[in-house]
Amino acid sequence: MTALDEETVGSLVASAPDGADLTVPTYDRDRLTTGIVHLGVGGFHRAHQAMYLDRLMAEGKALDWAVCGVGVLPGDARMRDALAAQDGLYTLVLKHPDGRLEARVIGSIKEYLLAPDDPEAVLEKMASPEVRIVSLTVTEGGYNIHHVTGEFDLADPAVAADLADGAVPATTFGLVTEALRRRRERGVPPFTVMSCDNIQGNGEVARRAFTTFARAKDADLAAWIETEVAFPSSMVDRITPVTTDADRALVAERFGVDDAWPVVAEPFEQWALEDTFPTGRPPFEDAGVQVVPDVEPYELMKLRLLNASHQALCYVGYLAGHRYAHEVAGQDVYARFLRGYMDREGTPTLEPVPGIDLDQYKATLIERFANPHVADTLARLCAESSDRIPKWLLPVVRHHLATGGPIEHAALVVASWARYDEGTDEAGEPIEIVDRLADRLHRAALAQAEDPLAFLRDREVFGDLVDDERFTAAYTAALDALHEQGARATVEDLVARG
Ligand SMILES: NC(=O)c1ccc[n+]([C@@H]2O[C@H](COP(=O)([O-])OP(=O)(O)OC[C@H]3O[C@@H](n4cnc5c(N)ncnc54)[C@H](O)[C@@H]3O)[C@@H](O)[C@H]2O)c1
Ligand SMILES: O=P(O)(O)OC[C@@H](O)[C@@H](O)[C@H](O)[C@H](O)CO
Repeated sequence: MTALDEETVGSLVASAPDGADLTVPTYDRDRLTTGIVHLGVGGFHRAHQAMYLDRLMAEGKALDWAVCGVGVLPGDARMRDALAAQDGLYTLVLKHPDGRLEARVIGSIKEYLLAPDDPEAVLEKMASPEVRIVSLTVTEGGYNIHHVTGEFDLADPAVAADLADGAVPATTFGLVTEALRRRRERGVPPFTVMSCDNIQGNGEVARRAFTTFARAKDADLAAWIETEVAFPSSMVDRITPVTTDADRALVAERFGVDDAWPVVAEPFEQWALEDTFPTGRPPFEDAGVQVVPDVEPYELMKLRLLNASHQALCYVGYLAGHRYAHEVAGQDVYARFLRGYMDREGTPTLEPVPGIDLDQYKATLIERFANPHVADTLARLCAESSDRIPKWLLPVVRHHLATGGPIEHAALVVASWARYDEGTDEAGEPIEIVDRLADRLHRAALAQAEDPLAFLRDREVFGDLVDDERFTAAYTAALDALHEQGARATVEDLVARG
């Protein structure tokens, strides 16, 4: 087994076990210059954007668009250490449905900085003229948008600390805004802010977040950001589970690479990107990115079909004793439930999506979820639900409540979340609720023994949904059924009703 770094990478293919499908960067990484600062280098960025850049670099393109990764949170020290020891290199392993493994060492991340270690270094990197894009995968919650008001939450303690006079920036907003201030002061054109998070209108959401923060800090600067900074929207897609020790062992055994933090993903990839980059961008279209004038139809399709379906399968599956997405999606009854949600409730809220056959897209989704080798955990899909359900599923519900359309599948999804947050599965096993609102959601879920609508009464999460009698009737019926007969039978009944 060979350690992974700049010295060894050239010899990895020769020393890999026979038959290993492994490729490594053959471009000269010393020639790369940093053009992108990426905040939130986790699994997804490394399986997606960094992979597209690596693909371009392998063709001799985008050599001035290498990535400087930035960790904003102290917990990113693990990524700092893993990447530092490997000169930014890591292995991306694609797991095909037939069990085939395809590995590529990715070389596009040239540098990594941890903001809590050295905020000044991060600010100067973002302020440097060679950087023309600051991209983000900081999760849905990372934009600090209040669920109900839809406004940037200036009262958030970390944000309030960054707004104080003389504060050393610590949040995404403080760092990006201060870097933009320095560029403006130095006469350097601003970078483009490219959100790659699963949020509808992610460019607009980012614009709102950064300009609201800037307005509270410095009104002139905010006006400059509003007119000068571009915030393209994007739809990004590749199921990327959390890396496990088994994945590390697999990379060692099957490819002979000792990688501290490889990333595994499904083979499917998609990226639709709005073409608004006043200070330039890599030729992403040459790597298979759909560079389009309007991303919204693609975003809605993905969030309301793929991501909302993830929520549709994760709670019922977990309650029924499953722990992986494929165990659920691979069963006919759950696959029919997902397809029922997609066909009756998700799809009617969508506009036509250029170049996409939705029937084919939905069939492919079920196949992707059912890929057993990807081993995506239900725990990953159940996490931070209070950031996901309101953004992905509730817009579908509200559409149908306003137009008299069907809501039964979505009501069952919300009820299954409420049942999940009671904190035990149907076999009595404890559930660890991972959510920034975990305590309050758990308390509300327990209170539904006396008040079936207790969970839905949280207006910060659900807005006025609790006031809609059609929704509450479907929701309480689903919740009763989940309590009385369990998740699988409840899903079976809904599927049987057609
Ligand atoms: N994993 C996937 O399948 C997938 C697919 C498409 C899109 N995405 C998008 O990428 C995001 C990240 O997914 P991932 O799989 O890389 O997760 P991850 O947990 O591997 O990485 C998340 C990164 O975001 C950072 N982060 C979290 N909250 C933050 C905050 N408040 N401020 C600054 N940084 C913060 C973390 O420190 C970490 O670096 C998702 O939330 C989603 O929007 C993920
Ligand atoms: O990562 P999140 O929080 O946006 O959502 C969980 C999953 O639905 C998501 O990661 C999907 O796997 C992904 O969006 C597929 O492209």
